[in-house]
Amino acid sequence: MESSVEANGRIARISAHLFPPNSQVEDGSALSRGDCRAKGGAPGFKVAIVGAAGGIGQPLAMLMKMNPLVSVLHLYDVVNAPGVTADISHMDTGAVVRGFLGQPQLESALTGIDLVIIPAGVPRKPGMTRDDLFKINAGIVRTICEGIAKACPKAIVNLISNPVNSTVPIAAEVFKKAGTYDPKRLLGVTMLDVVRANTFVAEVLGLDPREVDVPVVGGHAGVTILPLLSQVKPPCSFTKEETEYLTNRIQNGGTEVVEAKAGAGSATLSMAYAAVKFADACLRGLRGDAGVVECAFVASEVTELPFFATKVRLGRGGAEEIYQLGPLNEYERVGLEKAKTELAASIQKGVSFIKK
Ligand SMILES: NC(=O)C1=CN([C@@H]2O[C@H](COP(=O)(O)OP(=O)(O)OC[C@H]3O[C@@H](n4cnc5c(N)ncnc54)[C@H](O)[C@@H]3O)[C@@H](O)[C@H]2O)C=CC1
Ligand SMILES: O=C([O-])CC(=O)C(=O)O
Repeated sequence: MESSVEANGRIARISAHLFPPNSQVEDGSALSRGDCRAKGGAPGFKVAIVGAAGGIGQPLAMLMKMNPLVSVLHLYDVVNAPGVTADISHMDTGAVVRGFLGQPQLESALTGIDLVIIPAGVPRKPGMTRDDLFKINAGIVRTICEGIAKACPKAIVNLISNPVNSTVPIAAEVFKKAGTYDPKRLLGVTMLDVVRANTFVAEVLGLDPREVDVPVVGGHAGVTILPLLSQVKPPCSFTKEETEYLTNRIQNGGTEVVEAKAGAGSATLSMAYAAVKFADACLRGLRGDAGVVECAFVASEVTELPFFATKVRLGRGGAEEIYQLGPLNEYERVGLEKAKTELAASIQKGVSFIKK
């Protein structure tokens, strides 16, 4: 049996981890156990979720706590971070969880982080476009990116906050201003479009969605979401009606959820799933795995626009290779022109928000 001295020593050691400088203390006992165990635990990556107490943030935090590639998980929000942190930290998985609340703790939340996932900001209500969120979310993304530039300028950034077509250019401008911009490390998350496309296409083909791979390019709003149905794997063909049905459903998947939730927000659970799928790919890339390829909205020379979503190869430096669009059919070529017109305006709006 342990002596009380040994037990006290261990408790003292636990307490030292209970109150790390500038971090939340409400979840102390849970933090301490995680820290102790992590000392002998497997190495992994340090991940921060910014907006961790939100509709996406909470299930995303839960799923990242289950990811074996994560050794440390920082949960930051301007509200409710202590509660979410205490809750998540009781999960008996390897990652150590620490919570951070409010602007004064943003830099501590980001220090030493390898991958920052940002689902912070307001979601849509029925009748709104993603662009209607610009007014509030542009400023939120600017503040968070200023924190990243100071505290973890080399981190990979997965930006979820809408409108992604504008928030990614905002982030790029903030990083340029700070002198820390590395285009390969800034990735707008369009994975939910791919997840939806795989699901809806599998339904039409009568396949398991896990067997289906649909590239979705362009951006992340309405007509800028361009599924390349001519490039679906396994190879298949669609009638004109099927192509129109699938393209519309994929482009309006977000609105379908917004309307079904009837004022209670937008996609959160499927988004958390998609975000984790994408973050896991980024972490495998960081680890040096070969052949990690996913779609993302990145700085690009694939079209004349400065940002565009295509398949990218993820590696130690982020999006290390950006793939060309490949052969498009006539329907997709028309869709591409529409997508580019809207995207150009959204990108410009984001750039001017910082450059004004
Ligand atoms: N890229 C994509 O495919 C998708 C993007 N989204 C977007 O993700 C964002 C979040 O959506 P939900 O989680 O449903 O919203 P939510 O309102 O449930 O959660 C947002 C969280 O962000 C926090 N927050 C606000 N200002 C912050 C700041 N300055 N720093 C840190 N945290 C801050 C809030 O306190 C809240 O906890 C929205 O902009 C939404 O449109 C949603 C679904 C898919
Ligand atoms: O539709 C929204 O507002 C949220 C979103 O981006 C999506 O679900 O794709």
